[in-house]
Amino acid sequence: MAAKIVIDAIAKSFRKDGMPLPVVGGLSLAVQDGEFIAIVGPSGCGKSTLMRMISGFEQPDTGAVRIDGQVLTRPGPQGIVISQHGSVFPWLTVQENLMFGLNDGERAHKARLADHYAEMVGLKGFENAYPRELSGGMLKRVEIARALMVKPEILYMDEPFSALDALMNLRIRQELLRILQEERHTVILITHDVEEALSLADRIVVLTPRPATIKASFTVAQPHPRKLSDPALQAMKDAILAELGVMA
Ligand SMILES: Nc1ncnc2c1ncn2[C@@H]1O[C@H](COP(=O)(O)OP(=O)(O)OP(=O)(O)O)[C@@H](O)[C@H]1O
Repeated sequence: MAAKIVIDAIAKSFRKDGMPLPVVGGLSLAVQDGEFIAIVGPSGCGKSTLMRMISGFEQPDTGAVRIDGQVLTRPGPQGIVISQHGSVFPWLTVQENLMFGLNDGERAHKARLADHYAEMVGLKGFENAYPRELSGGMLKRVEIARALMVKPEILYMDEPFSALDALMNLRIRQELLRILQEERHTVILITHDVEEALSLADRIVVLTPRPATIKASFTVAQPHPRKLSDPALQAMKDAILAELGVMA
C-alpha cells in the first residue's frame, strides 16, 4: 500500500545572529493511510518546525513532503491543524464556530451537521453558547469538532491538549479515540507527553536534539482502550524516556 504522507529527507535551517541554525536535519518518514503517529522530542528540537513543513505552512530547504504522491507546496485542503493556541472565534456561538469552515450547502444543513459534531464531542446543549461561557476543555472540544466537520483526511495536532488539566486531557484523549474509531483519519500528533503518545498512537517517533532527525521508532500494537499500567507499555515508556535522555 502506498503511504499517505511521505517525508523525504527534509532539512530546514533558520538564521540566528547571522549564523545558520539547522533545525531539522534530513528527516524521512512514511505515514500510512489511517495511521496515528506521535512525535516526541526534546524541548526546542524542531518539532513545530517539522509540523509546519508536514502541513505545508513552511517549505523545507531541501527534500520534500508528499501527500498521496503530490509534493506539498502549501497547506492543502486534505489536512487541518489543531494547535495549543485556541482558534475559536469569541464572537460566534459554538454552532456558528462549527459552521464557519463549511463553504457549501444551505444553512439548515450546515447547522444540522454542526449539531451532530457538537454532540459527538460532548457539547450537546451548548450549541448556542458563546466561547466565554465554556471551560478550557470545552473550547478544545469545539476546536476538535470544527476540525472534524470539514472531514480532513489528515489531522495535524501540535500539542493540542497541553493547556488542559490532567483529567480533562484524559477525557479528550478518550473522546478522540472514540471518534477515530467512527471516522477514519490519518493523524500526526506532536507531544511532549510520552503517556499521551502511548495511549493514542500506533507508532511513536522519538527525535534527536536540534537539528531534529529520527532517533528511534516504537510500534504500539496494544488494542484500545490501553491501560498504561500494562507492563509492556511501561517498558516502552522507559525505553522512550531513555531515548530522550531522561531516566525513568
Ligand atoms: N521562523 C523562525 N526563525 C528563526 N528561528 C526559528 C523560527 N522558527 C523556529 N526557530 C528556532 O528553531 C528552533 C526549533 O523551534 P521549534 O519551535 O520548531 O521547536 P520545538 O521542538 O517545537 O520547541 P518546543 O519543544 O519548545 O515546543 C528554536 O531554536 C527556534 O528558536
